[in-house]
Amino acid sequence: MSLLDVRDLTVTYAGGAAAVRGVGLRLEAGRKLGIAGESGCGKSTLALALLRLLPPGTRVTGEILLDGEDVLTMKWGRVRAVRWAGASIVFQGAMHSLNAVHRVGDQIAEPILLHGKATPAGARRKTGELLEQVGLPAARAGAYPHELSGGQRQRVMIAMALACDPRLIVADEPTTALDVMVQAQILRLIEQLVAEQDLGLIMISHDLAVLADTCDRLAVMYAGRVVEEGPARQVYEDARHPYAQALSAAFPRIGDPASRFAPRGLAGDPPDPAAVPPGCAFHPRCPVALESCATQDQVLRDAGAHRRAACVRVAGEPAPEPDDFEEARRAAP
Ligand SMILES: Nc1ncnc2c1ncn2[C@@H]1O[C@H](COP(=O)(O)OP(=O)(O)OP(=O)(O)O)[C@@H](O)[C@H]1O
Repeated sequence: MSLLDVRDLTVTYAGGAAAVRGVGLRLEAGRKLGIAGESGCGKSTLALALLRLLPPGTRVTGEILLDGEDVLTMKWGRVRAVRWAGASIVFQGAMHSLNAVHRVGDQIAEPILLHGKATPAGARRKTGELLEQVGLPAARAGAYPHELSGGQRQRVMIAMALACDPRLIVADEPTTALDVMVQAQILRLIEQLVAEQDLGLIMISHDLAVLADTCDRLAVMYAGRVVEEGPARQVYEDARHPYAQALSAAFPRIGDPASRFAPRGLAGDPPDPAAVPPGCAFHPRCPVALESCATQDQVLRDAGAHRRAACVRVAGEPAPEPDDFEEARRAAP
């Protein structure tokens, strides 16, 4: 059984159109899945749906199986128990996520106490341990958010996410607001914690290069759908879907200094969920679209080598579910 198994997930905001449309994803413990796409493609909506954090009135259909239990059909009491202890989320911009008037130690201890995981003295001890685990002195528990640097605040957010020993961490643009050096430190910290604690990680970013460097697998979203999914490095270096190719070309290649000077952008913007073009949603921006792309919707197809892509140029069989890449990996001699 997978740690996380998302099936045919569709999210429609109240009075709006579907921001996530029929997404299927799978994640095993100890593995890292990156979700990429331009602004507005539905990445954050997907992340919020995983923890039932969407605003009231939002319609969500499909299944989100966390350790086999469907988050979407849980009673609220169970949802509250699962948040922090089953899965927790790290948002971008820690300054806005932390409460400015409370010491960071108290904020880390709060979910521990709320979940009855320790006595106040035990929670204080655990808070110190968590701070040290994320590379901060335990004494920083007494600091207020404004007394910490951006990188230190993001470390506090990670400590908070780990407070109740979750099995899954969802990190939504965890390093976007940080400078490059601090970003690299935070990414290495996340990688180290995932490996040490056998966590599952979903990392969301518009930056394909960062995800390719950090994650095992990569899903590229466009207009609320996954348009390509597969082993991270292969998707980044040799994408099959024209959108994933364009997104990848927009970032400098790791280890290829020449590409730093020739990143290629993608003209236009992703569609508003209320005005998704018919056929393949990407066709108006696609440099290799065929006439049929304007009318024929594309489903994810098996693109070989444990990859799926939703493009008319990919000839494989329809593959709505991610393939058992992990099983294949485990079975390999
Ligand atoms: N609370 C909301 N009510 C209505 N529409 C929303 C709401 N939140 C997001 N949307 C819409 O849903 C779509 C997907 O937004 P979402 O934030 O999930 O995308 P994203 O890929 O995470 O973008 P970003 O990187 O900018 O956060 C957008 O068109 C957005 O305007």
